[in-house]
Amino acid sequence: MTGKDAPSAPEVSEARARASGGSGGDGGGLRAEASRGPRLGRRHVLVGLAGGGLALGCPMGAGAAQAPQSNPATDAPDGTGRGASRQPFHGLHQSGIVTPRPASGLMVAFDVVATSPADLETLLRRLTERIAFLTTGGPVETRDPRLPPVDSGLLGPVVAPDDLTVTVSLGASLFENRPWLGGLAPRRLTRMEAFPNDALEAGLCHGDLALQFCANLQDTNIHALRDILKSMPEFLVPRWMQEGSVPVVAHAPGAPKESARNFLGFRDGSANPDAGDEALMDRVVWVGEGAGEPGWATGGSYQAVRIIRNFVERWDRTPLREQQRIFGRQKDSGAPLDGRTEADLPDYAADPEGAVTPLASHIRRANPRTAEAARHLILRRPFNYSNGVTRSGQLDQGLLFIAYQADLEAGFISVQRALDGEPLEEYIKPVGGGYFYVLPGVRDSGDWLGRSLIDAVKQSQAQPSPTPGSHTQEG
Ligand SMILES: C=CC1=C(C)c2cc3[nH]c(cc4nc(cc5[nH]c(cc1n2)c(C)c5CCC(=O)O)C(CCC(=O)O)=C4C)c(C)c3C=C
Ligand SMILES: [Fe+2]
Repeated sequence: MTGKDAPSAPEVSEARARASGGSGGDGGGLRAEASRGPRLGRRHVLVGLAGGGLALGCPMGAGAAQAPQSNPATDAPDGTGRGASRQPFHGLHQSGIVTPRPASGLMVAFDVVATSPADLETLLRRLTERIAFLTTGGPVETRDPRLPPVDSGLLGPVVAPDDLTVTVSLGASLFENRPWLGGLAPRRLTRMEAFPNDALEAGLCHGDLALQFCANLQDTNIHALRDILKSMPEFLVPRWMQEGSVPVVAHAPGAPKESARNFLGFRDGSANPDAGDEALMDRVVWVGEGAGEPGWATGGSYQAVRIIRNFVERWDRTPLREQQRIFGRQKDSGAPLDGRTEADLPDYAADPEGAVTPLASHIRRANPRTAEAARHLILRRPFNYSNGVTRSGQLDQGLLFIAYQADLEAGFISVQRALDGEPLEEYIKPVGGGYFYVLPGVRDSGDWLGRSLIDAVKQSQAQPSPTPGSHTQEG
């Protein structure tokens, strides 16, 4: 992982200077290319939205209950994604959340240099253009070799979409430091506070804006990041980033899909709510009208990001029985301790004292499967990371944990509180991350990311200024 402290004033002005036409800066050719762009067809490759539609988190019945056989958000990628396959860019919601999770992930948080609504609008419109092009693909413009090339060239002369998604979200600090955005912040968006087991590093936390890149190949994500940075250096200063990956697992036809393994060797994602179940996602993930949020935020989602280091050397010396009791699942199959297959649901009602599945196990604390627990469901979309070696000679590996929910407090924050003090803490250390609000989707080619927010800013500026103490909450 890489990060740094918040930008100093000279850094920010350097970012501005880069903007005003420094040698590498332009990207204008690429932007023009995107709008007139030779586009591949709008065929959208959507895989595996099958699923049992079983509501998770409800009180458990008798033993034979099963989770859905397939879950796009957490099934292991099967490696069939090709460079030419793409994910849709337009829709009510942004891609990259219920989208099938590909093998490579990259989370980058930025400080935003935007001092006026017009700056923010320009940034968001440019982001929209670039993401629309990058997720669609096409040839890059060539130009006079005395000039820097339009594109970094990492993907060659034709940019392949490679299932790329770029998901844009905003942090609380963006709203706090700009009076013209005051009153428009999503109601539950806060700065991430440390939990008891955390050892947060300042340079790996928070941010005004975050981008989650997902693609089949790592290079596709890096290419997209470099394109975006080159296209708007005056607005975006990277603050921290973390890459991650998911192991590709060949999928046998007809067999249930398997969840990918994390770096502790356990299948991760088995009990995730089914991302292919739209009604469930509307309840668990997406902010709907009437949720008490500003109107502009409808169609968005809260994103909780955590960089969680795993003490893998210690874990590898821990007996298998202990590992399984810590998670509450079997290591080989991913089945619950009272089950046979990964899709089986644990029957806690039949095990009130935790004789089979310890009450303190990770899965039982995270979701005790009571009626109340159904309120706290979250959609997890994690990636494994490996950052080399620490200064003290240990492997720096862990989980880039990313979760989506319609209500941050009822979702991630409540679940994390329930996990505080769990036995797994002996083996993990959260070191970074942040809370962000995912913007609503871009509906069509006339729309752009954050349009509803900027419209709300314009409306609030058109109103007579509020009397001291009063406070606008619309958007
Ligand atoms: C606050 C939310 C969670 C954090 C942080 C978290 C960290 C974390 N998890 C694993 C590994 C596994 N987690 C599993 C299940 C699971 N985890 C959470 C939440 C957080 N995990 C939930 C809600 C659940 C589902 C519980 C259920 O409904 O039964 C599992 C089991 C398989 C699965 O369902 O995914 C594993 C394994 C690690 C390694 C980790 C931090 C490093
Ligand atoms: Fe977990």
